Amino acid sequence: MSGATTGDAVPAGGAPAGAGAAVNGATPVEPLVDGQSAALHGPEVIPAGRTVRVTVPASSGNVGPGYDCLGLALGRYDRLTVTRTGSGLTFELTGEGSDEVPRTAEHLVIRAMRTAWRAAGLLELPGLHVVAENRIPHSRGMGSSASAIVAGVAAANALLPEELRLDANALLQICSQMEGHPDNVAPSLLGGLVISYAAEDGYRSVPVRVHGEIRPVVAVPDYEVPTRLARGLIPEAVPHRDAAANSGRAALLVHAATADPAQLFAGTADLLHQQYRAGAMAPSAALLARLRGRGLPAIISGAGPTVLVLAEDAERAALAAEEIRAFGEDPASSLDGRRVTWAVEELTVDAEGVIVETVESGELS
Ligand SMILES: Nc1ncnc2c1ncn2[C@@H]1O[C@H](COP(=O)(O)OP(=O)(O)OP(=O)(O)O)[C@@H](O)[C@H]1O
Ligand SMILES: N[C@@H](CCO)C(=O)O
Repeated sequence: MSGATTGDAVPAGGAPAGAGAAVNGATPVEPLVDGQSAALHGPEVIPAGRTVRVTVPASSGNVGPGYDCLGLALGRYDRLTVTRTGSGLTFELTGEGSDEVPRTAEHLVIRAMRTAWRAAGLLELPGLHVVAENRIPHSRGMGSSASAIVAGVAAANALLPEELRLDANALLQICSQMEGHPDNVAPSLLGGLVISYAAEDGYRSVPVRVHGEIRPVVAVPDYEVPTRLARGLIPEAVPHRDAAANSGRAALLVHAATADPAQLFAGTADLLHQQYRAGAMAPSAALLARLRGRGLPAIISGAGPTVLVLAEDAERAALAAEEIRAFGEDPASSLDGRRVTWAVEELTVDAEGVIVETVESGELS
């Protein structure tokens, strides 16, 4: 992550950031800085031909008991290359979701770029050519929207002249407000396992180092659950005893993930979200129950429906993959009368977060 001066956050569409402004129906905390502080600039501050490339990791929000506050960066990446052109918006989109997303200023990456530029005082969108190579599946619980927001905000910032760039804290606030919660954007920005919380004046995120033996295994089903829908299933209030028990598990999880993987099974138990969303992702809930029944530290990744096993080591990762493949043959692996298939993959934990490079002309490939 790079940056210099602080700016303010304004969401896509131009309204002040705040309650209800997030992409997936979440209610973000109020903006960190007011909307009047940045001096205004024209699009000419970004020279035509300037190109930046951004590589951004996927993320798993919640990580079990850390609803809206814990997130893990995963070694699967979207790559975005943006060139400032004379005028207009052009797109070359490949990979996940490329046929479904709009090729207009409504594209989430452009909305994120616009939001960052507004915060830096640049109100008019310059001409842009956008090349997006997407490997993070959409609406599966692997943080695709957060990665798109981080990619757009990071690209926009890197295109700015150095003296106008936003600092790391401003980037975190803008991305969290757009997404509505910080648990996905923070690991995509910072890498690793990230603990986030809402302070009175904005979000704070603290990355911690994940134990080297831990092997994340994802089971990505061939059906989607939009995060907005899944968030609508969370009750306004939960029993105090559930909140207390969940606090213990969340605290244990941080210890387990950083120092003592043997505690991962106990540390990944959740009482705040998975049970309420199970009806919207029955095959994933059944797989989760099967894996946990075998003593494997399985969770619903983000808002689902991907299932993630935080395997304690390589041997347990192989066992998890075997169990997931076997479940694919089980009658419980079905939805609306059809068999659900699962893409099983062992991933690394990404430790870097978003990487931004300036591309010299002639280097474009
Ligand atoms: N790379 C991208 N480019 C453009 N739009 C994207 C991109 N990635 C995601 N989106 C938008 O975000 C939507 C998916 O967001 P959603 O919050 O439902 O799921 P998710 O972020 O994949 O999962 P989760 O939040 O549970 O981890 C897509 O339908 C699309 O509109
Ligand atoms: N904390 C988020 C993660 C998915 O965006 C949720 O569970 O809704």
